[in-house]
Amino acid sequence: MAKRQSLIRHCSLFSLDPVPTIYSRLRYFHVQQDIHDIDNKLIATLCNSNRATQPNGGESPTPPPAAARHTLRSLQPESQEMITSLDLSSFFHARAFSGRAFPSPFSSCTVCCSTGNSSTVVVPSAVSGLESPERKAVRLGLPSKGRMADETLNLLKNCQLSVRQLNPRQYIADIPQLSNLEVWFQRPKDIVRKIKSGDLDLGIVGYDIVCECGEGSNDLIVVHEALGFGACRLSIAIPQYGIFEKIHSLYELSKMPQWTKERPLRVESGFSYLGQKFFKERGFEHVKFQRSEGALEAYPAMGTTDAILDLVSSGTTLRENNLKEIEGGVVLESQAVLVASRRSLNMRKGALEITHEMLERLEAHLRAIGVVTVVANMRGNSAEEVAERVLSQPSLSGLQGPTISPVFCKRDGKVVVDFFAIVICVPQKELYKSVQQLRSVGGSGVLVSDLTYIFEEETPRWRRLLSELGL
Ligand SMILES: Nc1ncnc2c1ncn2[C@@H]1O[C@H](COP(=O)(O)OP(=O)(O)OP(=O)(O)O)[C@@H](O)[C@H]1O
Ligand SMILES: O=P(O)(O)OC[C@H]1O[C@H](OP(=O)(O)OP(=O)(O)O)[C@H](O)[C@@H]1O
Repeated sequence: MAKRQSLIRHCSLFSLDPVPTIYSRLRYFHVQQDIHDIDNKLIATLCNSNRATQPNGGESPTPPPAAARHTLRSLQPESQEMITSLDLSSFFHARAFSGRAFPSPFSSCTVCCSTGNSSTVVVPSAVSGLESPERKAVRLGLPSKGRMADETLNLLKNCQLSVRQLNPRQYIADIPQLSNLEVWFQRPKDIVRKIKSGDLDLGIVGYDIVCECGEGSNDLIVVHEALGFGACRLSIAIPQYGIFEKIHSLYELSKMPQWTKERPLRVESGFSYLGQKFFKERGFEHVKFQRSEGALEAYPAMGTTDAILDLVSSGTTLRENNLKEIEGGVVLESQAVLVASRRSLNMRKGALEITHEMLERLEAHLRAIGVVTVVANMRGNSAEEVAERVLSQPSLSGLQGPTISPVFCKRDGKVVVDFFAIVICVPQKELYKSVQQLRSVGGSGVLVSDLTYIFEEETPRWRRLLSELGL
């Protein structure tokens, strides 16, 4: 028991959850970082369960993946059963006292334990040295909390890809529309790290995080670069006062005599990879990065830094803290993107198909935002003659051109065509202008409705993706 407590304490150092008590019936931890500093021997000792068996070993076989997942979902409160992994298809149990050393470091790991007499550590098969069946499900990482979380879920919902989360405290969910897809809620930085390490295949995060945590990795492919939310820029800011009062550009900042080898420009940032690269590429000589994660705007006034490199959207936080951006100081423009692992798209069954469907739906939805359908009637002798009139107006050409159909009515017992119905899509911003132009060429009875999707023949991004994958 003491040892198990100790494991839990150990794991909780890395877990997203608060430290659980030993009395909790079940807690699972998604270990966020490498756990190579956990005492391997301790873990091995804790795997003291006659139920935790190597898959190829003899006695008491580990429950198969499907059963294990089922067990997790339908866990009885009084259950003393050992609970296995969240997704066993790519993991194996390490057997107690198997004599096998746990290789280290390993990039990620899921730990499950219960209050029964057993605890189990599940390690990625790739590092356990045991044979593993391929992970079957494709995994999509979504922000677990923070400013991107709600908008990500809303966007997916608007694409008819609603995420179904059975329990808000669970980090796993699914999208019923996309079979064979698991959704994992993670912090944005971890999403990118896990795509790189192969624990996730796809993710929705800010482009800033892709660039910072991706560190130029060739495995990361931005599949959709403009999901339409989370817009911000990564920008250098300096005080408005003191020695910086007359400094308005990066060039001027670099030429300030104050910065020397002994006393470099100190830049506080959570984006040290991008920041250092940026300053280096611009030949900035004496600069030193100091790493901080939040409330950076306070640091210059505290005197602990000269400049900051942080995300800016409205600019209010900078202004309120007497800081200013400078010309040439924007390191990156960012918004939410769909990112994927090149390896997964090439190798993992279903990953490319799921990506295609997501991309189609995202593009169709995003294309339809701000566009409305306008339907009007117009008197005329033929569809061609009406088309001539409609196309004479610059705002009435629609996506490809107007759809014009005859409106049949009965006069003196005969079916005649005096009117034609015109259907065009116009940007919402240009709606009023379009209605005026329609009227000027004889349009009447104008109906306007919102558009949900615009599907084109083939999405340009899909073609680009295939070519990037060499397909
Ligand atoms: N003004 C802004 N400030 C910070 N992030 C912004 C801003 N506007 C948009 N974003 C986007 O939101 C993301 C940050 O979201 P959030 O603050 O939830 O991240 P986080 O990783 O949870 O932060 P942390 O872990 O540091 O608390 C950024 O990576 C960026 O893409
Ligand atoms: O230009 P603005 O609209 O003012 O936004 C910029 C601020 O927003 C972010 O902070 P956040 O609110 O995420 O808190 P944090 O400092 O803890 O990251 C960012 O780090 C800036 O401080």
